Amino acid sequence: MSLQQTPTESAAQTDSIVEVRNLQTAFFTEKETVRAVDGVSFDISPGETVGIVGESGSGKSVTARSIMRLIDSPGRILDGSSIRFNHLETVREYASSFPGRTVELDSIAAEYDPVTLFERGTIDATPAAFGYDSAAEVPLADVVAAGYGDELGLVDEDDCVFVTEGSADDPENITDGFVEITRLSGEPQRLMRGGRIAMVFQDPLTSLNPVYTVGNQIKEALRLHQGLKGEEATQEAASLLEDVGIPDARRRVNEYPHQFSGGMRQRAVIAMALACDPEVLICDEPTTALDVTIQAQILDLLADLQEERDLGMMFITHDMGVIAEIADRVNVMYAGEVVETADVETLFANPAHPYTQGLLQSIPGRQTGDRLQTIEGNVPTPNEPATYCRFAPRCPKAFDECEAVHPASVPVDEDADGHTAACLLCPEHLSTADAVAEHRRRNSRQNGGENE
Ligand SMILES: Nc1ncnc2c1ncn2[C@@H]1O[C@H](COP(=O)(O)OP(=O)(O)OP(=O)(O)O)[C@@H](O)[C@H]1O
Ligand code: NI
Repeated sequence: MSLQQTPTESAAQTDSIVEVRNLQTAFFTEKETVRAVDGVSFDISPGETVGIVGESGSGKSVTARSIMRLIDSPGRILDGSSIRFNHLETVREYASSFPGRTVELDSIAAEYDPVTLFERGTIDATPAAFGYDSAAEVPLADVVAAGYGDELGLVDEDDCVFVTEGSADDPENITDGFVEITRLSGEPQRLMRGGRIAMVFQDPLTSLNPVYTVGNQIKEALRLHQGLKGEEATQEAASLLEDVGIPDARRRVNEYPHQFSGGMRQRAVIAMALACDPEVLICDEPTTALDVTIQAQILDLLADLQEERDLGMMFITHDMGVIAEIADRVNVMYAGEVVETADVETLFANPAHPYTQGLLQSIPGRQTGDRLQTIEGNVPTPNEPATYCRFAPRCPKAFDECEAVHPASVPVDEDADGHTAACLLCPEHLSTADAVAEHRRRNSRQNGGENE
């Protein structure tokens, strides 16, 4: 059996609402190319908090901004990347509002012959980049989602709604499909950002306009995304401020952002995000600027709101203590890559990647002695596709091959359930030599080697 992960069998078999696959976001500056996010894959499910943790510069915010489509020139999401919004209600609504941008995959399936396309190099990626062992296994949905359907003439550039079960002509009765976020533009994009996926930033002032009252800003969001106006919107704005724990909400709705404390401002921003009634909430270090007591209150608030609304949440932080408190699953990022993923208990009890081990040792109170350990050195800026382990120069466990072989994400041991690490020391049940051989085998396929 191969150790290859197969992340997407088919959208129908998962209950995740967001599926990030092989996301690559690069900035093409005059000086250099920064591969800020370099082949990242993970899922977010409703009611689940996915933590993203890593030191400064590891690519956490760029991952979030890619999902929100907030990457501007000179940055770009590269071909081969896919971010699926796998939410049936949205697919039905989009198929009915944007029939011209909706594709029924069955109707083009006859023209799709993956083996030939991969063999001819028409698709300039390997089956491994899609998470499959052989070309024949790669589904049409994955190929069009990742942007290869355009050159093949299978879909148009602005097609972004893909129906996998049911008829695009009968949106009410669609039973499966997805909206491909990397292909969105115009109105469908506007409805997605803010409407279906909302984001809370570190500094609440980036989201609040100083010249309007807090209430008016929430009402504007309500008008845009829920069509509420007048007295109804005023009532709803006050009730949202109450929901996020702002005392005396009915009076404070008429105040300006500068009349709010830092913690209250962040609560107001969360209320604004909720005004759009999103399915997914992305939080990028929402509590970093706040003092510890307020931070704990905001984390509690987010946890409560998530449960009430069954939100899928992605939570970015560089603080392992915050991760322990809020996350269900954790992705550890380093230099643009996810180097380890596991549920939160497993990650803390049994971290496999030396980088994760280092991050855990730098939590105050977790190590013996009173000197806080930190990992020496800084995160490198990834300029080239990785051909070695980007953590090796700082890794206490590095050996010769770490400088020569790029570690693939593999299960940490034989019966690891959803626990993977990108480290040549894994899978742990293999000898180091066998583990290295497995990583090499995967890389040769990734580089267009054998297709098996
Ligand atoms: N607009 C840009 N132009 C060029 N490089 C950029 C741009 N935005 C981000 N980067 C680079 O992308 C990399 C990842 O940045 P990112 O902001 O995602 O890090 P982060 O993990 O969120 O760090 P922090 O904890 O400091 O917020 C960094 O090397 C950064 O310099
Ligand atoms: Ni950041």
